Amino acid sequence: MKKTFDIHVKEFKPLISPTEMKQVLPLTDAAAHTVVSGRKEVADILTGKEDRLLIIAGPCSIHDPEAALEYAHKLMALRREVADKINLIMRVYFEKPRTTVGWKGLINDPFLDASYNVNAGLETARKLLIDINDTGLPTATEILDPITPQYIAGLLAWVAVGARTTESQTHREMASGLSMPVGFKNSTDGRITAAVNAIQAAGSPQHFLGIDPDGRSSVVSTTGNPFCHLVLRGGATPNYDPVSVGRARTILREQHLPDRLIIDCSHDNSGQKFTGQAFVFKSALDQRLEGNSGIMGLMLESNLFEGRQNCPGDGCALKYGVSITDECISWETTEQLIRCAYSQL
Ligand SMILES: O=C[C@H](O)[C@H](O)COP(=O)(O)O
Ligand SMILES: C=C(OP(=O)(O)O)C(=O)O
Repeated sequence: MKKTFDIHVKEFKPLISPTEMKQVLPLTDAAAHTVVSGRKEVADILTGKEDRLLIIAGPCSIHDPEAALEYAHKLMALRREVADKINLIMRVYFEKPRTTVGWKGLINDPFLDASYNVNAGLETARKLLIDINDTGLPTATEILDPITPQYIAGLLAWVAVGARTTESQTHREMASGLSMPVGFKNSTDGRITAAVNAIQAAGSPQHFLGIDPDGRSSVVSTTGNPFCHLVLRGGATPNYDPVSVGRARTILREQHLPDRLIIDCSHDNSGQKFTGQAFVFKSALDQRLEGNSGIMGLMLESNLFEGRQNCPGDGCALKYGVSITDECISWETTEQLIRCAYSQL
């Protein structure tokens, strides 16, 4: 009989189960405390119970845990200093959505050599998240693969669904079961309709296919996530200006959804240039200072050093602390921007 399935599948490799991974890398008491208080702080900002500014700063993607931890220590020290006015949490992104093809992040290809050792990628990601949370610094990431949450979601205070997946039913279903606030990005063309629909879908109970903690295929039933919100990341044109922000908030209110949102200072708001992020940050901050409390948070793509480099280099060794995906601002600029915001808030 002719083979009718898996025609284009080359190989299946078993994954360690989430439960097994948690036995090897258990959640610590200190990390659990950071996660629970981090989530509550973000939820309180979203619901208006507290008025601190949320800032999510960190690399576009993690490829070197050592550099990520060095960044985390710097951010944690700053978090302590600005804590009375700013809730600072770290972008720790392990999964990259690609416009066409490219390196898809540390979980997918942790050794940056097309060996796709996903078991090692998940383990490295979980270990790094434990280490960062142990310092007291809450973490944020984009979840791209709906299998990933069972391995790392217990260590995250905030999650993004990206511009390329906000319209996906699978991602909305996944978000409906996540334990932390979830930000839906507007679509890459700039439209916010898919994100607004996503907030409604993810806020509702869902029944879908996923895995359980033992890694078994399961029907997952959720209660709906009450803490979903919008992230403006620009599109065909930027959307951090007062008119775009006002329009987005009106649409959210008309749909009886939370009208507090986050402005991503990078991506199509910065013209994908690291040099553009400071301008967006200052403009969004000015709006907030002028009374627009609907801008509850800002996101910065930031690394130890500015710019980006090709992955995995053009025959040269990678430079330490420099992004291998989108351009990032340097730590120095990040610190200046956050201190400047602190002095004005
Ligand atoms: O933030 C990261 C990138 O903008 C996103 O992953 C898309 O990248 P690409 O267009 O280079 O594939
Ligand atoms: C991929 C990202 O963003 P977006 O979905 O807005 O392109 C990101 O923040 O890394």
